[in-house]
Amino acid sequence: MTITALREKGPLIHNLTNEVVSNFTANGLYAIGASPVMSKAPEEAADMAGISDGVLINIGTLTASDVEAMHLAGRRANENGIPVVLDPVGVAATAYRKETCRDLLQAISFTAIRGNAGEIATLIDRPWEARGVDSSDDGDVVELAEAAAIKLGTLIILTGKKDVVTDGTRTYTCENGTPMLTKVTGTGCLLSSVVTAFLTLDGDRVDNAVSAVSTYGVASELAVDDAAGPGTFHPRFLDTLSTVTLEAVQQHAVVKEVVHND
Ligand SMILES: Nc1ncnc2c1ncn2[C@@H]1O[C@H](COP(=O)(O)OP(=O)(O)O)[C@@H](O)[C@H]1O
Ligand SMILES: Cc1ncsc1CCOP(=O)(O)O
Ligand SMILES: [Mg+2]
Repeated sequence: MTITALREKGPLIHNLTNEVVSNFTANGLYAIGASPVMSKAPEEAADMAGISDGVLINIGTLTASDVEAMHLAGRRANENGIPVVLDPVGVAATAYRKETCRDLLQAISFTAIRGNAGEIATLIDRPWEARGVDSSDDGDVVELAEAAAIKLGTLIILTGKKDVVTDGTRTYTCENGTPMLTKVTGTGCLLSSVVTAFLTLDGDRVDNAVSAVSTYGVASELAVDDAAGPGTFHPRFLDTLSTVTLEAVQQHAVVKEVVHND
């Protein structure tokens, strides 16, 4: 399904996200046509997930209380059959992040995981160059994403210069976007919430994730054209998320299916 269906549905996304990107994520979800609610209190996590169409779990600035809320919201999402997406921000950086992701992956059936290459590699114990919340783009990202999808049994959206969407069987690459996205904090985190919103739509989840990634990438290309730098790119990107059309996505999307000859 497409940006048009997303705007028609306007799904409510419960975000258990980090303090750096919370406001940007809420505004970005509004811009693209979804509704955000940000909440990390364990006392209401299950109830909030229960009234939502999708749940996003982002480990960017973790506390023990957040982790408790993430388990409660994720379990309720599974019980209610709504999508739940993990963004393993900076998981390579500390043992606490690794243990938290391991526990979340054991307890919750994630619909998808969206992360950069370093984060996806860490989840399957592969070495990859990463620093804090950032990752190198060097290496075979298609092979990495497919290995992660198979090992973790979920949809993987691996992003960077080239984005990869795979369920381990069907794989697509998307080469839209702009390096300016790496100069503004929270663009990966917002994409994870946007992916969650697209996964609430009817239809195939691989196709829906490809729509999310390509719509986001095309919107960023339209925004960067008249941006002087990261400061002006930021509001322009929110604007183009709200104005990008299905026609523009279809015209500019650089999406390819990966065909294996083995
Ligand atoms: N070098 C690049 N060129 C174009 N787009 C990029 C580049 N690096 C990242 N992106 C885009 O930035 C967005 C966030 O991805 P990424 O930077 O991998 O996430 P994170 O911020 O979690 O590390 C995605 O839409 C991705 O396609
Ligand atoms: C800088 C930073 N530190 C902890 S969370 C965070 C935001 C990361 O955002 P993104 O993964 O979208 O770059
Ligand atoms: Mg990130």
